Amino acid sequence: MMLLGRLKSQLVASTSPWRLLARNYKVTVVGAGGGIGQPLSLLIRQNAGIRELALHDINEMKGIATDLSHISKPGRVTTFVGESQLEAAVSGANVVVVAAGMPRLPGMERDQLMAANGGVAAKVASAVSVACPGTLLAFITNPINMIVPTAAEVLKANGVFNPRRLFGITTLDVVRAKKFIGTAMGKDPGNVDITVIGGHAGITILPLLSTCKPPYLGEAKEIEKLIHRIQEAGTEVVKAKAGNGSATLSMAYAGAQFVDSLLRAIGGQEGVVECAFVASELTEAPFFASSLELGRYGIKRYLEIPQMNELEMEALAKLLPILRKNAEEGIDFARKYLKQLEKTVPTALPEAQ
Ligand SMILES: NC(=O)C1=CN([C@@H]2O[C@H](COP(=O)(O)OP(=O)(O)OC[C@H]3O[C@@H](n4cnc5c(N)ncnc54)[C@H](O)[C@@H]3O)[C@@H](O)[C@H]2O)C=CC1
Ligand SMILES: O=C([O-])CC(=O)C(=O)O
Repeated sequence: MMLLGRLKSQLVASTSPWRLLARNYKVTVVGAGGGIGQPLSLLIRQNAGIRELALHDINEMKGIATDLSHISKPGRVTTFVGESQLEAAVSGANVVVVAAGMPRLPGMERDQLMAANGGVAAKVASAVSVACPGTLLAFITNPINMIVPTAAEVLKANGVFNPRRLFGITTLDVVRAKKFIGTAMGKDPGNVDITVIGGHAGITILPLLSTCKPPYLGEAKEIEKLIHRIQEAGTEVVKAKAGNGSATLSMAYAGAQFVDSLLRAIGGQEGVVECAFVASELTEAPFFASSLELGRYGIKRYLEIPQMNELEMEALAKLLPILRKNAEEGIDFARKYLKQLEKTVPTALPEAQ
């Protein structure tokens, strides 16, 4: 009887539409040789539906690719090195996830990474525009609040921007919120349901504790402490690593969860919901993190912001001007980048001698 039951459930699982569709994806990781890139690629490799895991970095990736290719999972691992191979790396990808760029050092704010990382975002967006404009493009690279507007502007300039296909990954804020709140309640963090809205830096990270399920019943002081810890958790890791970068392993865990959700949704699974930082009309900020239902073609539905308490409404009012300014800075960066590109690319071929 038990054997029959197991066979039956295996048959149902193997013939469900999601299982039939979810078998043939290409996922590209840009920055795959880095602190996040390596464990993220390892976790993504666990997904049996991937036909090709493409690893891109400015550094040689052969050793990492050979290592990952020995894992007993279907699909192949390919490598691409340098800017000249970026288009080939993303070509045909269903999902491109970007973990390329500098991490913070102690004492730095995320915004200070824009000078180093803005160009990386612009280059990836340019390559995607040419080689795979229909892909789902998800950035881990900081500062998320500016990087996503930069990428959006480059995609727009190339005439291929689709707001439903561009994401800044804020899953780590949700992962941390679940862990810290779960611990405070003495519950399994996996069973805590919490929405985190806003952006991905300091007070722009707004965990809506009043909407937490199961309800968090701590006192106001405890709530304040928890919110502060979630907002400053990145800095907590930067300090603990003392000059050796920022969160890598927890980010890889969060990034792999987000990529898995994207793949499940494009494979036809219904009801896949993640928080992410996207172009949005929910508030006055043009880019905003909120809960999104994912579907076959990216964002299927923008979930309403849940009913907030007074404290959360005040916090939202404070963070919106910051997000608006960050968006302007990101867009401005992209415009300057594109202008510079115009100057360096000859508009007409030199006349034949
Ligand atoms: N969204 C989030 O929640 C989080 C974001 N981050 C951000 O993720 C980024 C990466 O962090 P780590 O992996 O710790 O840094 P890392 O320095 O260890 O790795 C970065 C990798 O990117 C590569 N790279 C640099 N420029 C590139 C380019 N133009 N094309 C391809 N590859 C390039 C480097 O060679 C390196 O392998 C940082 O900007 C960091 O702030 C980190 C944690 C959480
Ligand atoms: O704090 C940082 O620089 C990295 C990051 O975004 C995070 O850990 O949330």
